Amino acid sequence: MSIRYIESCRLPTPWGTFDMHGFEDTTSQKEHVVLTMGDVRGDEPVLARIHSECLTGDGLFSLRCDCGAQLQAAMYKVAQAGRGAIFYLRQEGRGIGLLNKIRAYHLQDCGADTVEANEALGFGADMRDYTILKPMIEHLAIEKIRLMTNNPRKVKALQDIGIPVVERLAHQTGRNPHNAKYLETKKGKLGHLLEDGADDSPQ
Ligand SMILES: Nc1nc2c(ncn2[C@@H]2O[C@H](COP(=O)(O)OP(=O)(O)OP(=O)(O)O)[C@@H](O)[C@H]2O)c(=O)[nH]1
Ligand SMILES: [Zn+2]
Repeated sequence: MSIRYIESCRLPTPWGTFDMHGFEDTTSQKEHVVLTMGDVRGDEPVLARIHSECLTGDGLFSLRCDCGAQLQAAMYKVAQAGRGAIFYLRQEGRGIGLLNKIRAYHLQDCGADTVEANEALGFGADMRDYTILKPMIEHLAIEKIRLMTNNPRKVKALQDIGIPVVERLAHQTGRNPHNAKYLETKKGKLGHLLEDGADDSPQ
């Protein structure tokens, strides 16, 4: 893995104008972006979201998952705080890629849960590699993070690469009848900290 910073630009959104920083993973050829708002450098912990790409949820309004709602909520919360960072990692389908995610969704249409579907295709339940974050975080001079997530693996992964997570902030939103089983499986098999009926959406 080798991450190279490319360029930054302004990104106006419905929640405010972010700075968008582009990085290239020269090993995998994946292109990652980080949206920041305010001055994220230094000792003061930065409100952050590590978001894995979900074309279906983020871009195509799919209700099979909670990704789109979580992304919007994170952008809103960062804008409200006036300072923060959203890491948009190109780890589609928890790292198996879009076409394999479609294969997994097909198996789920036939009754499998999200973990069983990955395993039936020969993948682990979660194939993501968070070590790519370290050079990006260092480039942005972020020293400490307050992480919006329900996924304890993300907290551990950051701590394992030497990034202090001083606080985990629950980030539950976007529950609907189509993603109820998906969220139950996350809780039951992947260890997500999900509370029944909770909604941390700010909108
Ligand atoms: N393989 C697979 N990937 C899925 C499925 N549903 C969503 N995804 C992917 O799961 C990832 C969702 O990641 P995140 O939004 O970071 O969520 P998370 O790891 O569950 O943790 P949170 O921070 O609590 O949201 C994205 O890469 C989606 O494309 C599925 O059924 N199968
Ligand atoms: Zn999704």
